[in-house]
Amino acid sequence: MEYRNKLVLAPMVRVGTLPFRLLAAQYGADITYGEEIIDHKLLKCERCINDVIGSTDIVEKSTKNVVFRTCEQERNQVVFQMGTSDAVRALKAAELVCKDVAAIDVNMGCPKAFSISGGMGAALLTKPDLIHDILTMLKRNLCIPVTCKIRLLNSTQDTVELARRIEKTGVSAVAVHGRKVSDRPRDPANWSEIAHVVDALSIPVIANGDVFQYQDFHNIRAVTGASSVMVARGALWNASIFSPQGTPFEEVKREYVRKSILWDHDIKSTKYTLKEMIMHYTSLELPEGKAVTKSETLVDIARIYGEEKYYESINTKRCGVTFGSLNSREYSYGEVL
Ligand SMILES: Cc1cc2nc3c(=O)[nH]c(=O)nc-3n(C[C@H](O)[C@H](O)[C@H](O)COP(=O)(O)O)c2cc1C
Repeated sequence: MEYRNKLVLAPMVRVGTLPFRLLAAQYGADITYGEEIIDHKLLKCERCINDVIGSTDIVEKSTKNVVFRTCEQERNQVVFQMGTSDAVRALKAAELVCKDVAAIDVNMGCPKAFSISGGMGAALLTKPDLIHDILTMLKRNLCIPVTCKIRLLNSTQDTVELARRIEKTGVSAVAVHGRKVSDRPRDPANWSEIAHVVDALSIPVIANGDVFQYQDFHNIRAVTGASSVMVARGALWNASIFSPQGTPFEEVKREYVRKSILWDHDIKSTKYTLKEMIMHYTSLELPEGKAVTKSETLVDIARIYGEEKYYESINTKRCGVTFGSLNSREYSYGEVL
């Protein structure tokens, strides 16, 4: 996979699932990261071909929950992001998905207590030897690109030194979120600090932080010198940020609903993503927000957005059942590979 001159959808927990990644790609994202999935979780999963939907699913054996869903259409642009704190475990987990994705990324930026206490995410930033072990293990044993996503350290020198060490492992690119671990999302991203990393490395650096409209792709490139740019919240609020002309938010939201129906997306994640979109533009206290909050199934979501006929047509084709009678959790999986 080529990492230069790319517009990149950032990894986002609960948001960066198949319908949202395809949505971003439709509007012009070149590379789409999945939400972070922890290696421990992957090790309890098996890979299944879902003939009903046409997807490849990574399914938790005990619960039958779909932990990661992908499809052929995104095969060359989807990046699987993993949370890990151990090289051997990371490799075992990556081996389960590497046939179905374009690259593997290791999350080294998550500041949440859950990640840090498990030695993952931003906890790795202070352990360069462990970073080296994890990345070289993945790099040597996988035949797809390996990357990582970091935050800024407390001094420019520390950030640059770490980035240089990461480059030596042979990774294909590094994404740099222009905030420190102690910064909050409302604190401004520091683009000029990212520029120091870009200057110090030969591999592509993907600049991340505070891209909220199409023009910002140009602005962040100009300040950082990075040719590739990653965007999280700007895409969550309107995934058409990747196209110069943009698309009205209402239309983007409807397209997301249709893709969620098409890919039989998990209702919890569908609701979460829709609520985040709605909250940014209006309020969850208005009728649409209240209806989404109350919804329990994709049928409810289809009704809110006037997509009953679409829902019916998709599911009639698949299962020969009529509107309202399909329980998506009753799908049985095809061949387990
Ligand atoms: C809802 C949400 C979920 C996120 N989940 C992840 C994640 O799974 N892995 C990760 O590395 N970063 C995650 N992040 C951080 C983003 O990838 C990104 O680095 C950060 O939001 C800064 O980019 P932005 O200013 O474009 O939002 C998440 C951010 C948001 C808003």
